[in-house]
Amino acid sequence: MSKSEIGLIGLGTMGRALALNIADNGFDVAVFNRTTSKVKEFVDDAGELSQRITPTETLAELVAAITPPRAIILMVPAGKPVDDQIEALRPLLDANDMIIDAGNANFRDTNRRAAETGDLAFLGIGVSGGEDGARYGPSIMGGGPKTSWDRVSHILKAIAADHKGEPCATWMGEEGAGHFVKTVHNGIEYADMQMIAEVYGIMRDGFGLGAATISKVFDRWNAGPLQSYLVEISAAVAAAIDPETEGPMLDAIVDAAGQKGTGRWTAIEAQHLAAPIPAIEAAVVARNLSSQRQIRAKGEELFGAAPHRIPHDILGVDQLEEALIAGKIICYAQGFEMIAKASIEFDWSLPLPDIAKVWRAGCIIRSAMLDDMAKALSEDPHRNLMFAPHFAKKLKASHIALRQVVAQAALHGTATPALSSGLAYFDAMRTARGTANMIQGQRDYFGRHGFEHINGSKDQHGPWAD
Ligand SMILES: NC(=O)C1=CN([C@@H]2O[C@H](COP(=O)(O)OP(=O)(O)OC[C@H]3O[C@@H](n4cnc5c(N)ncnc54)[C@H](OP(=O)(O)O)[C@@H]3O)[C@@H](O)[C@H]2O)C=CC1
Ligand SMILES: O=C(CO)[C@H](O)[C@H](O)COP(=O)(O)O
Repeated sequence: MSKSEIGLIGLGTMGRALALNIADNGFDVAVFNRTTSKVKEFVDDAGELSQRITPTETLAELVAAITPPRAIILMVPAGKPVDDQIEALRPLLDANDMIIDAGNANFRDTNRRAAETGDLAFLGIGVSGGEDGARYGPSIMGGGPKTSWDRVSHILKAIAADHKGEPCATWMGEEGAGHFVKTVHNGIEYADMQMIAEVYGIMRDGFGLGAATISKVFDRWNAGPLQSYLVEISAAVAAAIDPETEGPMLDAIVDAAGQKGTGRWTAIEAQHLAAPIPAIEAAVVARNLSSQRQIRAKGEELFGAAPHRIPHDILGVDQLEEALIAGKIICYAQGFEMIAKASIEFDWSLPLPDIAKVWRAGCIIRSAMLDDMAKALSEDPHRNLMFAPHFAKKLKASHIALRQVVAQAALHGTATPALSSGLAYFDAMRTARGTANMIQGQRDYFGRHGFEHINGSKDQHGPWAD
């Protein structure tokens, strides 16, 4: 029996779909799963593609089934499972064999693993697109030695999404660069999702619209400038009916958001980098807060429910659309600014225009706006996206609606943390003289930290020393 070109460990949601995608693109793949009974089930369900899939029951069998120098994809949860798998594989592999961690990983773990793998090659690749993306074409953000990427890029490009003939699989840089970019992708994903949830909240509580009507609004928006996977699926989620209650599925889902860590990693890393990404951070905080259900219920009892309902003549659905356009530009601008900072800090030369391009298809944050973002970043990768003429024009038109939405939500007691933070970021970024002079004055007053005088002299002190 001929050997497989690649191996894959972890036949969960993503691993199964990725293995089928690999086989579907004409590559033979050997697979292994910790719960070995799932391997047989998987191959039994693979239909014609099973001819290209070699099931294995031990890691030694898996390794023996792959043509050397081997490449093995790990699709297991982040953290210890990845370290454990590498540890278990290492004695079975030969020098120059390659391990590819294709799950979400903290890029600092990827840096460490790359340094620890010795004579094995190690790639950390971010894969986005959920189950469908993994099956029919994800967006792939690669990191690690370019020579290692080049060894497997023909497979990764073949299985990736395609945007007008360009595969969405790009090498981002050395070490954990691919996982870093995927992490920021997820940070943007959190903010984008949170902003959609916030306008959903205004439609539901502020306007009193039902899920079916809200679904139609999202559908309409998806045909315009907001066209994106997340708006599209929000329409589908709002349209679905719960078989048990026979009411909208959305109304039967508990309002506590899960999270597996990538948003938190983005927020933590942004603080290390001093990268201002308040809308993304607000989205992470909103998920944390959403899980405090009992405390929120007590709060409502104590303070009373907010009035929520916003009269139609004050705010309408069209302003929500405009506000979401502004919010989306702002949260992407924050994500790209963070990536630009990391590129300098970690000496990675991250290809910002190519990052926008690799997100145009296959991934969760794919959206019509990304083509223009790629163009704007190609013109000047160092300029904040909000300042690119195309987006500056859009923001000049849409920030008024964002302001009205945030103001009316605040007046009627509906929390809009990501939209509000996005607006505050926009306002701060268009204010030549801010208020940090007061902070500097305070710091100098209590700690003689010094400040810069407007006349240009540095390390000055105020007349308060005595
Ligand atoms: N779901 C998604 O939309 C996306 C997920 N990802 C990332 O892909 C990776 C896999 O996610 P997903 O497929 O959703 O996860 P699942 O929970 O569906 O599958 C996890 C897989 O990992 C295996 N596994 C779990 N723990 C261990 C362990 N300690 N040692 C060895 N194998 C283990 C499981 O084996 P067993 O059957 O024995 O339990 C299973 O095959 C994660 O890093 C995730 O963050 C990335 C993009 C999108
Ligand atoms: O990477 C993904 C999408 O791009 C995964 O679906 C990830 O699990 C999403 O993050 P979280 O579970 O924290 O919402």
